Amino acid sequence: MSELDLQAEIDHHHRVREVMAAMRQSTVDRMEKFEADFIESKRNRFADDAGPDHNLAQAMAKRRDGRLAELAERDVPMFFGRLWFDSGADYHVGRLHVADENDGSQPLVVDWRAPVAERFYRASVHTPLEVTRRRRFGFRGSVLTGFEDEDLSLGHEGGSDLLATEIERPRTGPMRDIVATIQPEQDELIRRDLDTTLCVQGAPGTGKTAVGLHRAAWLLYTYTDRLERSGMLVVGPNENFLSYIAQVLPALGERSVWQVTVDRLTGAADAPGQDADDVALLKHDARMAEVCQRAVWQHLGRAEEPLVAPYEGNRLALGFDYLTDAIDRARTSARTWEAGRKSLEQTILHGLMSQYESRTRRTADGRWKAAMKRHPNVKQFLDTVWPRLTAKRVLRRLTTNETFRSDVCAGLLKADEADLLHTTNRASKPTAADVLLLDEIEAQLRPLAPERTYGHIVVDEAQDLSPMQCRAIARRTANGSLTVLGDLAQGTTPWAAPDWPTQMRHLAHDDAEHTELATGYRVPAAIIDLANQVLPHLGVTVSPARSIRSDGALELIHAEDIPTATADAVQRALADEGHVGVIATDHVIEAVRAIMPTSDRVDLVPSAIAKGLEFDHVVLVEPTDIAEATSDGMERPSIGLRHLYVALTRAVSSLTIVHTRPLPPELDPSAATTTATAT
Ligand SMILES: Nc1ncnc2c1ncn2[C@@H]1O[C@H](COP(=O)(O)OP(=O)(O)OP(=O)(O)O)[C@@H](O)[C@H]1O
Repeated sequence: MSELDLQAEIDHHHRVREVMAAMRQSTVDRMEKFEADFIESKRNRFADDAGPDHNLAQAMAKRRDGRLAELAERDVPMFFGRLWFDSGADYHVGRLHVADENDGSQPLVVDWRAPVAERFYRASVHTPLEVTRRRRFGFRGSVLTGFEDEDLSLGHEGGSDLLATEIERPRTGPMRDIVATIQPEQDELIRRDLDTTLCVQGAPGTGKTAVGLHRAAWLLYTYTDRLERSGMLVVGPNENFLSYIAQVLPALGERSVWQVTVDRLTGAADAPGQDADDVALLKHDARMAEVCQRAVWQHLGRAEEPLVAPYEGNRLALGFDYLTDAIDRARTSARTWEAGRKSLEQTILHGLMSQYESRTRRTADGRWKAAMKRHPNVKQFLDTVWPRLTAKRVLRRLTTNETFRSDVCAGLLKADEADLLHTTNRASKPTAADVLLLDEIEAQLRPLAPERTYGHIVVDEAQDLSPMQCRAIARRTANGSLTVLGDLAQGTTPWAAPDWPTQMRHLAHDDAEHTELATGYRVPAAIIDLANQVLPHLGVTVSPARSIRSDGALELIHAEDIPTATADAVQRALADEGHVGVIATDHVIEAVRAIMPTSDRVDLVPSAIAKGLEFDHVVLVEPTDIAEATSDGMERPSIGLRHLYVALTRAVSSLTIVHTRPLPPELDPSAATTTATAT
């Protein structure tokens, strides 16, 4: 790296900053001009002028605001890489496209999502993709301090120190983007086209969440028109996790994505009622989809007698066979209950109209049709055979009417299972699982409104979704695609997925491309080796993580006094940089809370919600309690062990295990191939 080259890059960075400032100013100018025009246009408008102006104004204002905010936050490096091609062309690659409006020759920086930037991530000595040289920049804050080059044409591909630095940097806050260091296997997933549904199994720390979020950003850039209309959604496991990842997409310039838990998406988060464990388990079961379907269609009646509709002195009548056939045809062709009713109504009106026209030699016009629709006999027939339904009414009947329930559940649920659905109190409050059942029933009744569906949904920690939750998400994709990310070994709900093909079937995308990530970027080898011992006991077949990190420390402390030993371990960890996560059962967390060192670098995290998070230093307290805590007799004794596996895989630098009880037998530190210190 010559001084001259470095200075040239520093100068380029300054120039980019100046151009960015000019872009910001011109955006402000445009905004002011636009606002003035808008106020003027409102002043000149007649009261009954149509509204689109206003909508357009709002949309433009929103876009512009987003853009401004985006620019305002760019006090970060303007680019992170540079590529030279065989052709002689070269490009700087950064988070945002930057071009000098007065010099149209070449952009100063290309967006990392632009097609040309793909080669920054993919080119190698073996497949140089016409790239002769790749440069990666190092920054301190937003000051360019150096770069490293790989001369691909000379067969020189260096392991990147900058990548190692990025991966090993202390974690001091929420999750950050990885645009500068996306790896080839990750990039291939990020840039799959919009119509591809991906299902990514990956061991802890292999970058699944990072891949999902960068894929969302790439899709929004590449398919702007389609996705602006249809929308993009990210579904995560809990609010804690969502606030941890919340800043990644905005930092990539994408503010329009709704990031939400499945419970908030469906409305289950606000359900006031509470189910017993076995009831909830049943209500989340895949068979409930058919129960809900039957519960709706069980309301279908039969024609008992001809339909007679006197009208203006004419006796219009449809016979039993005609009606029976009309009902059958509406039933087989309709996708929803309401569509079926509409189709039956049409057939009836059509039959009555033919009679009317042939008898009177008059044409049945719109007024005639409207009158017939309101005809009491027609209405009564429809309301008897195909009544109007609400989801609430259907669910109430299912839970309170024993005869109806046993008809609906016959051959699907055992009698004692069906009994679990029984509610004695008609006014009992809906539970989270009831809200899912209502969602399922609603979908049988009528199609979801388009504004409630999305062109693409990224689903993280998808192994934890129940079949009924999967179906609720699937409905919201309409004809869109999914990116499904997860780790079967980290499945901790009572309904966690047994395998991915089954889960993808519930998500209505068994055409998904399945792939597995195994290179771990978070957890050092010493720690992942220990966690991997638990893996064979988790009842799933997945590949263990291979850490690319050889650093890291593992310490075991056998102590009599858990709170004191924990506080000491935290105190020692605080001597280093970064955040400390104390992971334990709720009970233990409460026991240690009072004597924890006060620092905003310490988080107390119940093991049940540690999923997806990471800390520089993890102090894991009483692992046997975690392993036992959720073995709740729900025929999945491995759930507690899975919580333990999750807890063991949160550390970026060091893991300290504090225990007084013997360690779980599945965790044998002496067998771990560690460079760790065990005390
Ligand atoms: N290419 C990369 N460059 C730098 N850091 C990376 C890269 N890929 C992943 N990481 C980092 O590794 C850590 C783990 O990534 P992430 O949380 O996406 O993994 P995960 O597979 O979702 O893990 P888990 O299953 O435990 O939730 C994060 O800090 C992430 O930023």
